[in-house]
Parts: sequence; structure tokens; C-alpha cells
Amino acid sequence: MSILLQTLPAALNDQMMQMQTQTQIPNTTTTTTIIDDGSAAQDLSNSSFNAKLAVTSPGGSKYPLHIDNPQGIDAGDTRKLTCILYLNPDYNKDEDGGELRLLLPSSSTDPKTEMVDLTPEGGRLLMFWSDEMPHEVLPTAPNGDKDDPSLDRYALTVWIPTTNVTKLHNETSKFRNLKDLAFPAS
Ligand SMILES: O=C(O)CCC(=O)C(=O)O
Ligand SMILES: [Fe+2]
Repeated sequence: MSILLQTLPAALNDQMMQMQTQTQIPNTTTTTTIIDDGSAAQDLSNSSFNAKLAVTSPGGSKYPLHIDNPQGIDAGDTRKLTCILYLNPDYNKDEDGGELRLLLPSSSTDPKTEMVDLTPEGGRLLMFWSDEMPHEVLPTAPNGDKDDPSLDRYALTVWIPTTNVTKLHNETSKFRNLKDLAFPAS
């Protein structure tokens, strides 16, 4: 784990690691990357990050639809990349719930979103832009006993800031309209 955390920002700024849009869903793969294909030089920090280990209780706990960094520099928030590593090795997709739901563009020409649900299987690493991607966590083990610790959902999130605030809420991103589509009243 420590190796991952130390090398991830540098690797993401490496030309060899620049991602094209790549969505691998679901069960036979452990890595899912949903990143704009114009991702060269987002100026990700290689010296700082925030991290959170979230333990979500069974019995239907959920996390509502949101964008991690909706306001960007207006709120003093420079987080650009969200990386989530799921940690439940024995995840049971029929009972354990807690899928991460992403709202993605239907197509490059269609002003609609489609939902993509990803199971939080242990070992899956998911990355997306913190300032653009609407997402929510569906109920965790909705029929499970809320006091059963074996049903707890574990997720380690690392947020990596950009050192260049012009990269936040960039009007040239192909995901720039997702916020309005996901939150039409706001
Ligand atoms: O645990 C997850 O799958 C996502 C959690 C999340 O969206 C967040 O902490 O902002
Ligand atoms: Fe989030």
C-alpha cells in the first residue's frame, strides 16, 4: 500500500501512463479508469494528497449523489483526481450492495447521462476526476444485519490535488456538462 501511495501521483503525470477513456466493467478486472482522454498534464501534485478510509455499515447505509470537488478554487479546494481502492476481498455481489454508481455521458453527442454501477470488489482501483464526476454509493448490504461486522464495506480514497487551478472545472473537458445534467435544478 505505501508503495502505491508514493508512486501514484508521479506515475499519473508520466506520459506513458496518460489514460485514454477506458471503462472496464465489471467482474473479471480489478482496475477501472474513467478519465478524460485529454488528460495529459493535469499538473497533479507529486507531493501531497488527502486520504480517507471509509467503513460503511450494513443495513442500507448509502452516500447520496455528489461531486467530490464541486466548487474548486472558489472553495479553496484543489482536489483533481479521486482514487478509490476497495478492500473487501470476499465481496458478494448478490447480497453486499454498496455499488458505486457513476453518471457518465451517454455519448459525445447526446446530452444525457447513463448510470454505470461498479461493485466494490476488493482489489478494484477506480480513478476519476474529482471536479467533474457525479457519483453515489448505493445501499450497503440492504438486507444485512447492521451489527454484523463481516458485512462492513471498506474503501480507501486518495484525493490528489492539482498544482494548477486552471485545470479545475475546465471548460474544454468533455465531462464539463455532467454537473448540470446530474443536478438539473442547481
Ligand atoms: O466509497 C465509495 O465508493 C465512494 C465514497 C465517496 O464517494 C466519497 O467519499 O466521496
Ligand atoms: Fe465521492
